[in-house]
Amino acid sequence: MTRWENYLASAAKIIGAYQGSLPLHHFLKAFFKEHPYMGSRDRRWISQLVYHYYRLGHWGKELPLNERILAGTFLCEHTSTDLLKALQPAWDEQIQLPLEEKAALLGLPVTAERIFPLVTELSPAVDTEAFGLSFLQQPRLFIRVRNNKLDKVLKLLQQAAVHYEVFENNATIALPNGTKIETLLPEKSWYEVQDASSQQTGNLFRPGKNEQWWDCCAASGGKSILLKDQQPGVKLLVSDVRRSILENLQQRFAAAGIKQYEARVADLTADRFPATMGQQKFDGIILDAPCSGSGTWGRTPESVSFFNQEEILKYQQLQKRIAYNVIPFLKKGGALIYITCSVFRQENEDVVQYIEENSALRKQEGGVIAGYGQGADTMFAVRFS
Ligand SMILES: C[S@@+](CC[C@H](N)C(=O)[O-])C[C@H]1O[C@@H](n2cnc3c(N)ncnc32)[C@H](O)[C@@H]1O
Repeated sequence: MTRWENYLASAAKIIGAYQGSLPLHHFLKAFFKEHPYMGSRDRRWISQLVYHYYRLGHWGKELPLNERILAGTFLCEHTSTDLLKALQPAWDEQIQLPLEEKAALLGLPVTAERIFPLVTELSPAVDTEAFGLSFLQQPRLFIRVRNNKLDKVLKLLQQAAVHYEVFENNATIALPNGTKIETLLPEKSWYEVQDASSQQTGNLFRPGKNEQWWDCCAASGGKSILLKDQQPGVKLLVSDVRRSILENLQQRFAAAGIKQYEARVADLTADRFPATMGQQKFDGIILDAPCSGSGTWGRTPESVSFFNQEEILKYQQLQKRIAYNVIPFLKKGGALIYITCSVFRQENEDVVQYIEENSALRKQEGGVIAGYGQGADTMFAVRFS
């Protein structure tokens, strides 16, 4: 067997064994640990083959596995690769063709629906075709520059000859995926790693000085840091059902130089939860809800193959329950920011409708934040008052 045939065989073995129960990158790590003779170059080629395969979603299920794996590389790559040159030279010669012509060569149309069959579940504002086809491209890495350190950050990126794009807001920077950002930018307080669409949700926060805010599903605090950067004087309560993630938050806050806040473990669906809150009321509540994460699947493309559609409704029920339980803690005239990283209508517009039907809150602004055009996640964020 040639080196390239070995790579293809290893990719096929991984795909055959992977059942989706843990993230693909963990599975690959474990696989390579069991095969220590594979060097870093081998690991890179094999991982790339596997990822390209999962980027196809449900496309090409009728093809033999090896052909589908190679088709993944053909459709996702735009410049010649040594592997394709060795195993499918006719395709490699056509690697720069537009997608429709590549599809014609493969004899199978490449459409959003073939990649992502759940198109009928999408929020109406999501451009089905653009979203579905975006899976063929690896998303970019984004950072948010803090503390007016843009010049310093750009200088270091230029020194390292990293290709970057600065967005109009002079805070969001797009970088190639895989950029070793922690090594390039050793001063942690200068930036946060945060997807461009996630950064954009902050446009809805607009906290007033000394207001009381609650980030009720805070996880490791991405939205909270965004909020504090807008208004350092905000009195902040962060909570999450997972104690371990709040420990991460505490470390992240310390690195970001944020000291003034209160952290609490809270299950917002528990019957006893309201009593634990006492008389507290907030000017703003950020509800960044647990969700399918479907707007981020470009980063975990294996999810398209393994997601069970019935999960959408389960997430919706959880989102409704959490919203119902936290809304009473909003002051009159306060703002509720409902956020998901989902593209599904049931988790987005349907929950907005539920909130309006079950409270005095009304949607003021917001909706889908489409990231697929710029190599970012797609999110949904609405401000209610
Ligand atoms: C989408 S994540 C939040 C991301 C975070 N806001 C950020 O910007 O990094 C949703 C969070 O909701 C939490 N969660 C899930 N069920 C919950 C519940 N019943 N009560 C409280 N938090 C819950 C999860 O642990 C998870 O950390």
